[in-house]
Amino acid sequence: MTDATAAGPPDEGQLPAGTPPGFRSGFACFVGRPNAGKSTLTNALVGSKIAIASSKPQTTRHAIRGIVHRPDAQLVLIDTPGLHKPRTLLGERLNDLVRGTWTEVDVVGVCLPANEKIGPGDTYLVGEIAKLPKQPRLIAVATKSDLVRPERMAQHLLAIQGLEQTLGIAWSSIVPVSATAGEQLDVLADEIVALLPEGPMLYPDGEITDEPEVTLVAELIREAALEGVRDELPHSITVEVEEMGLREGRPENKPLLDVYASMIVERDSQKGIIIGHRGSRLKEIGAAARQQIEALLGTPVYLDLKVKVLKEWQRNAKHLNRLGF
Ligand SMILES: Nc1nc2c(ncn2[C@@H]2O[C@H](COP(=O)(O)OP(=O)(O)OP(=O)(O)O)[C@@H](O)[C@H]2O)c(=O)[nH]1
Repeated sequence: MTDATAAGPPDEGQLPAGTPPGFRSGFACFVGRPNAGKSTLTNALVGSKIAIASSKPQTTRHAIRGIVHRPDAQLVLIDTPGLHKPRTLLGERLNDLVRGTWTEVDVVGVCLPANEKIGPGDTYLVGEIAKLPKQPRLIAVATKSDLVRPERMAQHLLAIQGLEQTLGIAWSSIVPVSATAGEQLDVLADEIVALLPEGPMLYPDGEITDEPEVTLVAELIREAALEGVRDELPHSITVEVEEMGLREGRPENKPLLDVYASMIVERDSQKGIIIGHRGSRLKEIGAAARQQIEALLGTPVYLDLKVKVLKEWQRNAKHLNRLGF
């Protein structure tokens, strides 16, 4: 486990003083087809909005970590983008990121939405994990349980079990959950934690993510921008936070956080869509994003939001490097 080693779980017998006996710690990630509910599940388990969730498929780009703190364990969740056929350099880099994550985590939760039949996309994904030289433990998560009746869920669970034989894998457990209704989340957390190695806390108590605040802020702005856009546009938007800091000279009890950010698109026509008629969409995006940032950071926010065109940034190595991909 590259990451865990970097964060330092020491050898057995060297646990730091104060680590409760039997304490477990480690890493897990959720995989699944686009829209399977991975981000929503991560957020629900962590109990705070750290990974963006939207109704658009493939909105997740960063390996955001959420941290679940329990008296008996610390579970670090990594939220990965979906795996898909790469059409651009960005696509290739994202796929490498996903495969890299699978080999680093202790547990992979495969999300299979209960309201959809298991399809070639799901079997491809699980088949890819089955091929890895170093296998993580696998848990099948039947997501969106609130959307189906018990009979359909039973059918779904049998189909999930059937994958063991078809794909030559073994589920450590199969858990139906609803992230939105908060059903079975504790059961899922228990199942994951049971598969983690014994080890010390990896992050300070209370910390919910190690993503820098600017990344979270950029993701919230991107989420707001994605609301109500269609087709290829979601993939073309990225957000760069240029400057963020508390405004000087404010009274201590009335802080104001200044955020200067740009939404970056690939074409002029897309810029027009984001701005909207007389700037109406841009205004809506700004208002929605500001509200989310204030909720996340607990400070009033002044948000200065611009739209920029970076021609074909998804295919351009220089642009991708600059944007941090
Ligand atoms: N009814 C119901 N809807 C859910 C549940 N979990 C997620 N959703 C919805 O399903 C949609 C997709 O959820 P996400 O969490 O963004 O899915 P994802 O798998 O992270 O998607 P990508 O980032 O595109 O791979 C959103 O509209 C969620 O609100 C659930 O338990 N019940």
